[in-house]
Amino acid sequence: MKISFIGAGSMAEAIIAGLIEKNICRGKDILVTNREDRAKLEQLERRYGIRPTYDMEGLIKGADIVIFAVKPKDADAVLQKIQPYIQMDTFFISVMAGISIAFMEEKLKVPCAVARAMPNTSASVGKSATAVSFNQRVSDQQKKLAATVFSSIGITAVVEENKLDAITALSGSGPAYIYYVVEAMEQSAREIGLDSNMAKQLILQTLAGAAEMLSSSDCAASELRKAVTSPGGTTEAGIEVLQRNKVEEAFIQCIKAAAEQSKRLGQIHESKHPV
Ligand SMILES: NC(=O)C1=CN([C@@H]2O[C@H](COP(=O)(O)OP(=O)(O)OC[C@H]3O[C@@H](n4cnc5c(N)ncnc54)[C@H](OP(=O)(O)O)[C@@H]3O)[C@@H](O)[C@H]2O)C=CC1
Ligand SMILES: O=C(O)[C@@H]1CCC=N1
Repeated sequence: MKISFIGAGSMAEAIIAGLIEKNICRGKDILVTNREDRAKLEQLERRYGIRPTYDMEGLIKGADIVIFAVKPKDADAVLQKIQPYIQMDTFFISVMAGISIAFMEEKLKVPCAVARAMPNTSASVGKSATAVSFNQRVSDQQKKLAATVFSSIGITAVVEENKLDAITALSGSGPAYIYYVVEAMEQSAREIGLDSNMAKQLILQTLAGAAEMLSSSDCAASELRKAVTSPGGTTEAGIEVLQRNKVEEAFIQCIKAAAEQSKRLGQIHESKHPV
Protein backbone atom coordinates (compact mmCIF):
# COMPACT_ATOMS: atom_id res chain seq x y z
CA MET A 1 0.00 0.00 0.00
CA LYS A 2 1.25 3.51 -0.84
CA ILE A 3 0.40 6.20 1.72
CA SER A 4 1.22 9.90 1.61
CA PHE A 5 1.20 12.20 4.63
CA ILE A 6 0.67 15.96 4.52
CA GLY A 7 2.00 17.01 7.92
CA ALA A 8 4.91 15.38 9.72
CA GLY A 9 4.17 16.11 13.37
CA SER A 10 3.26 13.97 16.39
CA MET A 11 0.18 12.34 14.87
CA ALA A 12 1.74 11.60 11.48
CA GLU A 13 4.78 10.06 13.18
CA ALA A 14 2.62 7.95 15.51
CA ILE A 15 0.73 6.49 12.51
CA ILE A 16 3.90 5.99 10.47
CA ALA A 17 5.52 4.13 13.39
CA GLY A 18 2.49 1.83 13.63
CA LEU A 19 2.40 1.16 9.88
CA ILE A 20 6.09 0.26 9.75
CA GLU A 21 6.01 -1.82 12.94
CA LYS A 22 3.10 -3.90 11.59
CA ASN A 23 4.63 -4.18 8.09
CA ILE A 24 1.58 -2.61 6.44
CA CYS A 25 3.86 -0.44 4.31
CA ARG A 26 7.54 -0.30 3.56
CA GLY A 27 9.17 3.03 4.41
CA LYS A 28 9.81 3.68 0.71
CA ASP A 29 6.05 3.47 0.03
CA ILE A 30 5.34 6.29 2.48
CA LEU A 31 5.78 9.85 1.19
CA VAL A 32 5.79 12.64 3.77
CA THR A 33 5.71 16.40 3.42
CA ASN A 34 5.44 19.32 5.83
CA ARG A 35 5.39 23.11 5.56
CA GLU A 36 9.11 23.87 5.91
CA ASP A 37 10.83 21.76 8.57
CA ARG A 38 13.26 19.76 6.42
CA ALA A 39 15.18 18.55 9.46
CA LYS A 40 12.04 16.82 10.76
CA LEU A 41 11.51 15.05 7.42
CA GLU A 42 15.14 13.91 7.44
CA GLN A 43 14.70 12.61 10.98
CA LEU A 44 11.63 10.59 9.89
CA GLU A 45 13.61 9.29 6.91
CA ARG A 46 16.39 8.08 9.22
CA ARG A 47 13.96 6.52 11.71
CA TYR A 48 11.47 4.84 9.37
CA GLY A 49 12.96 4.96 5.86
CA ILE A 50 10.07 7.11 4.59
CA ARG A 51 10.56 9.33 1.52
CA PRO A 52 10.50 13.08 2.24
CA THR A 53 9.12 15.30 -0.53
CA TYR A 54 7.92 18.81 -1.30
CA ASP A 55 6.50 17.76 -4.69
CA MET A 56 2.75 17.84 -4.03
CA GLU A 57 1.84 16.42 -7.42
CA GLY A 58 4.09 13.40 -6.89
CA LEU A 59 2.84 13.00 -3.33
CA ILE A 60 -0.77 12.68 -4.46
CA LYS A 61 -0.30 10.79 -7.71
CA GLY A 62 -0.19 7.06 -7.12
CA ALA A 63 -1.04 7.19 -3.41
CA ASP A 64 -3.74 4.75 -2.27
CA ILE A 65 -4.41 7.08 0.64
CA VAL A 66 -3.44 10.71 1.32
CA ILE A 67 -3.56 11.53 5.03
CA PHE A 68 -4.09 15.12 6.21
CA ALA A 69 -2.19 15.45 9.49
CA VAL A 70 -1.83 19.23 9.84
CA LYS A 71 -3.36 21.43 12.53
CA PRO A 72 -6.97 22.50 11.86
CA LYS A 73 -5.80 26.11 11.34
CA ASP A 74 -3.67 24.92 8.38
CA ALA A 75 -6.44 22.90 6.74
CA ASP A 76 -7.46 25.62 4.30
CA ALA A 77 -3.89 26.34 3.13
CA VAL A 78 -3.24 22.64 2.53
CA LEU A 79 -6.51 22.03 0.72
CA GLN A 80 -5.74 24.98 -1.58
CA LYS A 81 -2.14 23.87 -2.15
CA ILE A 82 -3.10 20.38 -3.31
CA GLN A 83 -6.22 21.40 -5.27
CA PRO A 84 -4.52 21.45 -8.74
CA TYR A 85 -3.26 17.87 -8.36
CA ILE A 86 -6.35 16.09 -7.07
CA GLN A 87 -7.78 13.25 -9.09
CA MET A 88 -11.25 11.80 -8.66
CA ASP A 89 -9.87 8.48 -7.46
CA THR A 90 -7.77 10.03 -4.67
CA PHE A 91 -8.78 8.79 -1.21
CA PHE A 92 -8.23 11.35 1.54
CA ILE A 93 -8.25 10.63 5.25
CA SER A 94 -8.12 13.57 7.64
CA VAL A 95 -7.13 13.27 11.30
CA MET A 96 -7.69 17.01 11.87
CA ALA A 97 -9.79 17.78 14.93
CA GLY A 98 -13.03 19.61 14.16
CA ILE A 99 -12.70 19.91 10.37
CA SER A 100 -15.86 18.49 8.78
CA ILE A 101 -16.09 16.20 5.78
CA ALA A 102 -18.39 18.76 4.11
CA PHE A 103 -15.73 21.50 4.41
CA MET A 104 -13.07 19.24 2.92
CA GLU A 105 -15.35 18.17 0.08
CA GLU A 106 -16.12 21.78 -0.79
CA LYS A 107 -12.47 22.85 -0.70
CA LEU A 108 -11.24 19.85 -2.68
CA LYS A 109 -13.72 20.86 -5.42
CA VAL A 110 -13.24 17.49 -7.14
CA PRO A 111 -15.67 14.81 -5.90
CA CYS A 112 -13.39 12.47 -3.95
CA ALA A 113 -13.58 9.77 -1.32
CA VAL A 114 -13.03 11.46 2.06
CA ALA A 115 -12.78 9.98 5.55
CA ARG A 116 -12.53 11.88 8.81
CA ALA A 117 -10.77 9.94 11.57
CA MET A 118 -9.80 10.56 15.16
CA PRO A 119 -6.90 8.38 16.34
CA ASN A 120 -4.63 9.10 19.30
CA THR A 121 -0.88 9.17 19.78
CA SER A 122 -0.85 5.66 21.29
CA ALA A 123 -0.86 4.70 17.60
CA SER A 124 2.93 4.70 17.87
CA VAL A 125 2.73 1.59 20.11
CA GLY A 126 -0.18 -0.02 18.26
CA LYS A 127 -2.73 1.01 20.91
CA SER A 128 -4.69 3.87 19.34
CA ALA A 129 -8.44 4.02 19.92
CA THR A 130 -9.57 5.36 16.53
CA ALA A 131 -13.00 6.36 15.25
CA VAL A 132 -13.68 7.04 11.59
CA SER A 133 -16.51 8.32 9.36
CA PHE A 134 -16.72 8.07 5.57
CA ASN A 135 -18.41 10.14 2.89
CA GLN A 136 -20.62 8.50 0.28
CA ARG A 137 -17.81 8.24 -2.24
CA VAL A 138 -15.62 5.92 -0.17
CA SER A 139 -15.82 2.49 -1.79
CA ASP A 140 -15.88 -0.79 0.14
CA GLN A 141 -12.34 -1.40 -1.08
CA GLN A 142 -11.22 1.98 0.31
CA LYS A 143 -13.00 1.27 3.61
CA LYS A 144 -10.96 -1.92 3.81
CA LEU A 145 -7.75 0.06 3.19
CA ALA A 146 -8.69 2.48 5.97
CA ALA A 147 -9.48 -0.45 8.27
CA THR A 148 -6.06 -1.97 7.49
CA VAL A 149 -4.32 1.30 8.32
CA PHE A 150 -6.22 1.93 11.53
CA SER A 151 -6.16 -1.66 12.77
CA SER A 152 -2.36 -1.58 12.37
CA ILE A 153 -2.26 1.17 14.98
CA GLY A 154 -4.91 -0.13 17.42
CA ILE A 155 -8.67 -0.60 17.50
CA THR A 156 -11.13 1.18 15.19
CA ALA A 157 -14.83 2.01 15.28
CA VAL A 158 -16.84 3.34 12.32
CA VAL A 159 -19.14 6.11 13.59
CA GLU A 160 -21.52 8.80 12.37
CA GLU A 161 -19.59 12.01 11.82
CA ASN A 162 -21.69 13.87 14.40
CA LYS A 163 -20.06 11.76 17.13
CA LEU A 164 -16.50 12.77 16.24
CA ASP A 165 -16.29 15.94 18.36
CA ALA A 166 -17.22 13.92 21.44
CA ILE A 167 -14.79 11.15 20.50
CA THR A 168 -12.03 13.69 19.92
CA ALA A 169 -12.58 14.92 23.47
CA LEU A 170 -12.71 11.44 24.98
CA SER A 171 -10.12 9.30 23.25
CA GLY A 172 -8.31 11.72 20.89
CA SER A 173 -7.23 13.91 23.80
CA GLY A 174 -7.59 11.02 26.29
CA PRO A 175 -3.91 10.04 26.58
CA ALA A 176 -3.12 13.57 27.81
CA TYR A 177 -5.56 13.24 30.72
CA ILE A 178 -3.90 10.00 31.80
CA TYR A 179 -0.43 11.57 31.50
CA TYR A 180 -1.71 14.46 33.64
CA VAL A 181 -2.74 12.02 36.37
CA VAL A 182 0.64 10.29 36.11
CA GLU A 183 2.45 13.65 36.42
CA ALA A 184 0.50 14.29 39.63
CA MET A 185 1.32 10.80 40.95
CA GLU A 186 5.02 11.30 40.17
CA GLN A 187 5.05 14.67 41.94
CA SER A 188 3.26 13.24 44.99
CA ALA A 189 5.71 10.30 45.09
CA ARG A 190 8.59 12.81 45.30
CA GLU A 191 6.82 14.75 48.05
CA ILE A 192 6.25 11.65 50.19
CA GLY A 193 9.89 10.64 49.87
CA LEU A 194 9.99 7.92 47.19
CA ASP A 195 12.80 7.43 44.72
CA SER A 196 11.65 8.72 41.29
CA ASN A 197 12.75 5.69 39.26
CA MET A 198 11.17 3.21 41.60
CA ALA A 199 7.99 5.32 41.82
CA LYS A 200 7.77 5.42 38.01
CA GLN A 201 7.93 1.61 37.80
CA LEU A 202 5.25 1.27 40.46
CA ILE A 203 2.99 3.82 38.76
CA LEU A 204 3.38 2.16 35.33
CA GLN A 205 2.55 -1.28 36.67
CA THR A 206 -0.41 0.16 38.59
CA LEU A 207 -1.75 1.75 35.38
CA ALA A 208 -1.19 -1.38 33.30
CA GLY A 209 -2.76 -3.58 36.00
CA ALA A 210 -5.80 -1.33 36.38
CA ALA A 211 -6.30 -1.24 32.57
CA GLU A 212 -6.06 -5.03 32.45
CA MET A 213 -8.54 -5.38 35.32
CA LEU A 214 -10.98 -3.04 33.58
CA SER A 215 -10.81 -5.00 30.34
CA SER A 216 -10.72 -8.52 31.74
CA SER A 217 -13.16 -8.38 34.66
CA ASP A 218 -16.95 -8.12 34.45
CA CYS A 219 -16.97 -5.49 37.18
CA ALA A 220 -17.68 -1.81 36.53
CA ALA A 221 -14.94 0.71 37.35
CA SER A 222 -16.91 1.77 40.43
CA GLU A 223 -16.97 -1.82 41.75
CA LEU A 224 -13.26 -2.30 41.13
CA ARG A 225 -12.63 0.95 43.01
CA LYS A 226 -14.81 -0.26 45.88
CA ALA A 227 -12.74 -3.44 46.14
CA VAL A 228 -9.60 -1.35 46.74
CA THR A 229 -11.29 0.91 49.29
CA SER A 230 -11.29 -0.64 52.77
CA PRO A 231 -13.57 1.13 55.28
CA GLY A 232 -11.44 3.48 57.34
CA GLY A 233 -8.41 2.64 55.18
CA THR A 234 -5.86 4.54 53.11
CA THR A 235 -7.78 4.64 49.80
CA GLU A 236 -10.85 6.03 51.51
CA ALA A 237 -8.73 8.81 53.01
CA GLY A 238 -7.30 9.62 49.56
CA ILE A 239 -10.58 9.45 47.63
CA GLU A 240 -12.22 11.67 50.23
CA VAL A 241 -9.76 14.42 49.24
CA LEU A 242 -10.55 13.92 45.53
CA GLN A 243 -14.28 14.19 46.25
CA ARG A 244 -13.85 17.25 48.44
CA ASN A 245 -11.93 18.88 45.58
CA LYS A 246 -14.60 17.86 43.04
CA VAL A 247 -12.08 16.02 40.86
CA GLU A 248 -14.72 13.83 39.20
CA GLU A 249 -16.73 16.92 38.28
CA ALA A 250 -13.54 18.58 36.99
CA PHE A 251 -12.87 15.61 34.70
CA ILE A 252 -16.43 15.74 33.37
CA GLN A 253 -16.06 19.48 32.71
CA CYS A 254 -12.67 18.81 31.10
CA ILE A 255 -14.07 16.39 28.53
CA LYS A 256 -17.10 18.59 27.84
CA ALA A 257 -14.78 21.58 27.26
CA ALA A 258 -12.64 19.53 24.87
CA ALA A 259 -15.75 18.44 22.91
CA GLU A 260 -16.91 22.07 22.67
CA GLN A 261 -13.44 23.08 21.51
CA SER A 262 -13.51 20.43 18.77
CA LYS A 263 -16.80 21.89 17.51
CA ARG A 264 -15.44 25.43 17.82
CA LEU A 265 -12.21 24.59 15.93
CA GLY A 266 -14.27 23.47 12.96
CA GLN A 267 -16.55 26.51 13.14
CA ILE A 268 -13.66 29.00 13.50
CA HIS A 269 -11.66 27.64 10.59
CA GLU A 270 -14.63 27.01 8.37
CA SER A 271 -16.02 30.52 8.93
CA LYS A 272 -12.58 32.09 8.29
CA HIS A 273 -12.40 30.27 4.98
CA PRO A 274 -15.93 30.18 3.57
CA VAL A 275 -16.40 28.05 0.47
N1 LIG B 1 -1.41 15.14 18.65
C1 LIG B 1 -2.45 14.36 18.94
O1 LIG B 1 -2.55 13.72 20.01
C2 LIG B 1 -3.58 14.22 17.96
C3 LIG B 1 -3.69 15.09 16.89
N2 LIG B 1 -4.73 14.98 16.02
C4 LIG B 1 -4.85 15.91 14.91
O2 LIG B 1 -3.73 15.70 14.08
C5 LIG B 1 -3.39 16.92 13.41
C6 LIG B 1 -1.90 17.14 13.55
O3 LIG B 1 -1.59 17.29 14.92
P1 LIG B 1 -0.08 17.14 15.43
O4 LIG B 1 0.59 16.04 14.70
O5 LIG B 1 -0.16 17.10 16.90
O6 LIG B 1 0.51 18.56 14.92
P2 LIG B 1 2.03 19.01 14.79
O7 LIG B 1 2.06 20.48 15.08
O8 LIG B 1 2.92 18.10 15.55
O9 LIG B 1 2.33 18.82 13.21
C7 LIG B 1 1.70 19.57 12.25
C8 LIG B 1 2.41 19.32 10.92
O10 LIG B 1 1.69 20.01 9.90
C9 LIG B 1 2.65 20.58 9.02
N3 LIG B 1 2.06 21.66 8.23
C10 LIG B 1 1.56 22.84 8.68
N4 LIG B 1 1.14 23.60 7.63
C11 LIG B 1 1.39 22.87 6.51
C12 LIG B 1 1.22 23.12 5.12
N5 LIG B 1 0.68 24.27 4.68
N6 LIG B 1 1.62 22.15 4.24
C13 LIG B 1 2.16 20.99 4.68
N7 LIG B 1 2.36 20.71 5.98
C14 LIG B 1 1.99 21.64 6.89
C15 LIG B 1 3.74 21.03 9.95
O11 LIG B 1 4.93 21.30 9.21
P3 LIG B 1 6.08 22.32 9.77
O12 LIG B 1 6.61 21.68 11.02
O13 LIG B 1 7.06 22.38 8.66
O14 LIG B 1 5.39 23.63 10.05
C16 LIG B 1 3.84 19.80 10.86
O15 LIG B 1 4.63 18.81 10.24
C17 LIG B 1 -4.21 18.03 14.07
O16 LIG B 1 -5.21 18.46 13.18
C18 LIG B 1 -4.80 17.39 15.31
O17 LIG B 1 -6.11 17.88 15.54
C19 LIG B 1 -5.63 13.95 16.10
C20 LIG B 1 -5.55 13.03 17.11
C21 LIG B 1 -4.56 13.14 18.17
O1 LIG C 1 -5.42 18.78 21.12
C1 LIG C 1 -5.80 18.60 19.96
O2 LIG C 1 -6.42 19.50 19.36
C2 LIG C 1 -5.57 17.28 19.27
C3 LIG C 1 -6.84 16.61 18.89
C4 LIG C 1 -6.94 15.41 19.76
C5 LIG C 1 -5.67 15.36 20.46
N1 LIG C 1 -4.90 16.37 20.16
